[in-house]
Amino acid sequence: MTDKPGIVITGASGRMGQMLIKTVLDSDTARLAGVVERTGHDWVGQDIGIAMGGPAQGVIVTDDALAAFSTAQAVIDFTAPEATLAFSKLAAEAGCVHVIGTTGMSETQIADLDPAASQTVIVRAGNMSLGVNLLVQLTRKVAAALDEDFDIEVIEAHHHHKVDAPSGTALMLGEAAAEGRGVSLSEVSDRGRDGITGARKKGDIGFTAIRGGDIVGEHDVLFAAKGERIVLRHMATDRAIFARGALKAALWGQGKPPGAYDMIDVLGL
Ligand SMILES: NC(=O)c1ccc[n+]([C@@H]2O[C@H](COP(=O)([O-])OP(=O)(O)OC[C@H]3O[C@@H](n4cnc5c(N)ncnc54)[C@H](O)[C@@H]3O)[C@@H](O)[C@H]2O)c1
Ligand SMILES: O=C(O)C1=N[C@H](C(=O)O)CCC1
Repeated sequence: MTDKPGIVITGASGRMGQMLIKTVLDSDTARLAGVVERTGHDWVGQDIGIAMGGPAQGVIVTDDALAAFSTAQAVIDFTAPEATLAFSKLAAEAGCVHVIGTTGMSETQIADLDPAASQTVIVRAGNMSLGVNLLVQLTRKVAAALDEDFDIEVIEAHHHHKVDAPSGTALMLGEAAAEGRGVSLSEVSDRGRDGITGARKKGDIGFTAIRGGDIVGEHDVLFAAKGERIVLRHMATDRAIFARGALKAALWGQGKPPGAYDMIDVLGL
């Protein structure tokens, strides 16, 4: 028996799922309590170590999320919006901290997490890395210091498998820029330029999404004015940064009052 918090990883076979499993297995402060995949996936029923091409770990991939969550203290979930919503109810029922890295959730889906957040700790962020969360704070400060003579554009690049755009990180950066300016992002967001769009509207915050190859994640926040430009940039080269942040959040959430938190809370930025 051990008193290290038990962590369940959902989406076990995914790019982030596998990185999270490695991170927890390598950790001195947490133990892998379970791994979940969707029903019908050929990893279900296999030992996770073998499924990942290494030695057995004594943890069998299951599609029974509630049974897995009931043995654990935290769930780390980088899957898909509908799955994350279902997991939020089960994590609350099992009394687990729910760390959500899933992006592409609609405003309605985010609001639908509220009942679970009234019962347990939810830490949700479109990017769990220290660097990006620091960039969020810097973006807010720079936007607050500059006026609308500086056009703000968020440019992001990701691998060709990514299904959502703008990225969760780009939206975090856009929100921070809007907050710094004292405006609502939904009122100034310009997401889809194509054809005769007309000139750029002063005060808009623009988004551009690049998709290609195996790019892990790159984000620029551009402040462009007449005669000068400022670029704030984060470049991720290793998914381990997201997994380390998520594990930190799972441990940070132990014993905290129920509620909706983000990585700024976890990192104390
Ligand atoms: N917040 C962050 O720091 C951060 C970092 C990287 C990726 N992400 C986000 O994490 C999510 C996953 O990214 P990925 O690259 O690992 O994707 P992926 O497609 O490689 O993996 C998704 C996994 O979720 C599983 N899944 C889907 N529905 C499920 C269900 N109902 N039950 C159990 N498992 C289910 C899939 O089978 C798959 O294994 C995306 O939304 C991505 O944007 C967030
Ligand atoms: O690979 C992904 O997908 C990523 N998603 C997050 C986002 O949408 O910002 C974080 C970076 C990687």
